[in-house]
Amino acid sequence: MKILVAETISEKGIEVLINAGASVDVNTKLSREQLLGIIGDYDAIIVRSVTKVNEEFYQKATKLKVVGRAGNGVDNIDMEGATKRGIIVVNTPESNVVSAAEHTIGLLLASCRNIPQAHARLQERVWDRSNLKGVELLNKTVGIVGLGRIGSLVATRLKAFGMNVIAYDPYISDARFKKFGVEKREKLEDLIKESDFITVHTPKTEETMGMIGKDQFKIAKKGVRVVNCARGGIIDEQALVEALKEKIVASAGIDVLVDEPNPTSPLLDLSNVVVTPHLGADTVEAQDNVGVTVAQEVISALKGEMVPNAVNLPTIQSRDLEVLKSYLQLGEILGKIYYQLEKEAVEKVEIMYSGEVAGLETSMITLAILKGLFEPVLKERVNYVNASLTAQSRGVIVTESKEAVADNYLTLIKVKIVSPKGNFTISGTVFGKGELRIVELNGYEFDVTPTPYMLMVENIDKPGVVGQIGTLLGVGKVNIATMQLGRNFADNRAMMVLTVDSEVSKETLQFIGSVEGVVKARSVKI
Ligand SMILES: NC(=O)c1ccc[n+]([C@@H]2O[C@H](COP(=O)([O-])OP(=O)(O)OC[C@H]3O[C@@H](n4cnc5c(N)ncnc54)[C@H](O)[C@@H]3O)[C@@H](O)[C@H]2O)c1
Ligand SMILES: O=C(O)CC[C@@H](O)C(=O)O
Repeated sequence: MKILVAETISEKGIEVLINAGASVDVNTKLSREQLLGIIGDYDAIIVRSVTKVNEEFYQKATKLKVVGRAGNGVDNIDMEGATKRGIIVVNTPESNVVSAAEHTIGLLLASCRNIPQAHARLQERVWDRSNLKGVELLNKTVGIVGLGRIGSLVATRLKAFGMNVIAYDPYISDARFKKFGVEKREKLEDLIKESDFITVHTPKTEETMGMIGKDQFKIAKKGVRVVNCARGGIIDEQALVEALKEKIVASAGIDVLVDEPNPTSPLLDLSNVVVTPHLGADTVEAQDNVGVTVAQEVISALKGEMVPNAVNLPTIQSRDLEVLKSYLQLGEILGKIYYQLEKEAVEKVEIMYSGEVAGLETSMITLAILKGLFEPVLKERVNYVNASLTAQSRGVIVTESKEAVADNYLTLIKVKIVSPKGNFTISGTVFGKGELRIVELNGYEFDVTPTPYMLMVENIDKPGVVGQIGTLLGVGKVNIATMQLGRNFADNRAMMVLTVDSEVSKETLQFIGSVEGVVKARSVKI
């Protein structure tokens, strides 16, 4: 595991990587050319908000499996490019929210009380209190745009200052507004008109970029004060400069700029602006949290384990992860068997979840089944991230259905694979604490614990076949661990599933295939 740490993360985070046995290069001073020159050697990269992980980058990053974003916003990462290459992107959305919320309050107070300006004056040995008069927060109205993780923390803190808190966020429930005691505004326009202070906490999207601009400043209260500790440009920089010059906006606290990290913004020339160089997450606590979390996630992702904060995978609540683990293993195994038994192209995959599993977040299990299905033919080019895209690009239709109760089992996954030749079915269940079983294969019933090496033989149901297969495996020096027979009396066919201690060689398989009565013999690797 070779990991490049391209932007500063905490020592604790680096320790996690090293203790996991990774070979770690910390190089935070690379030029773009240098980065592109060496990235081809690495399995994973850890970045913050400066490194642009884009098409140009991916083309050079031929070995890359994981991008770790030490922080929250992933606007510097081309997600589509990562997904189509099967690169997993992980971030740490919870780790720095308190620091970002506290920095917001800091910027708000610093800008409305002119603290940095006063500090600078006094450091020049000038005791002059003129033009430094600020305003109080008590009884003022603050408008929060985006009542997510950070917006809601800011709301709670500003309520403690005795502010009247209103918010605009069309994408969250009324219950969330109630929970934080915040008054909802249906229209951004209304929030703008009523606010003495405005602070933005949305992600950077096409919709949010410039959402507060010229038109909004036209209807804002004269002397409104603004804060942007989210992403540069959500409050349009040029419009803000004009509004600050015209004193429509009395002050601005800004942590984020459009052209980061270049100090080119026209906001930097104005005396009624307080700026910091994207310091929202720069606290000891946030950086320890972020560093350790991103390091653990990158290691888990490289090991092929589930990561709760994988940005380009379905979200899993961490409490569900333990239960899901067994189903993910089972799903992958069920998927893996088809192409090892059949050579027919898949047209459709129908997945039926019944019983306990139907109540879980099954989208991840579906990905596991697809990953398993394509792995024997695509090898490591398919993973959880691109499994769904792989199915789509191969024209495979995937459907999921759920039933609350499973026949004969507490929980059951049935996979039906439709090919031009017909249908193939396989079912599995999980017993107790993660014991996996294959319980059905093409209509034959079993109770097989899957093992790394298996042999599946379909034969005419007549005396002598089983004995001959046992003998041939013995000759081939393959030890049989378990053997089960499923029978289909109507067709006079039987299916044998053997778990064996080592791989069955091609030669032994050929001998078994030529035994009279054997229809098909296949070695299966899990
Ligand atoms: N300055 C820093 O160092 C720093 C640190 C952490 C996060 N951030 C940034 O802060 C921002 C908020 O982070 P978060 O963790 O609270 O995100 P979040 O996803 O928890 O919340 C964002 C909220 O914005 C809302 N939203 C989306 N589009 C909207 C729109 N058009 N109008 C109104 N609301 C909209 C969403 O519904 C959501 O509730 C992000 O941009 C993040 O990158 C900055
Ligand atoms: O510290 C950083 O580089 C960015 C922090 C913050 O903007 C985030 O998105 O998590």
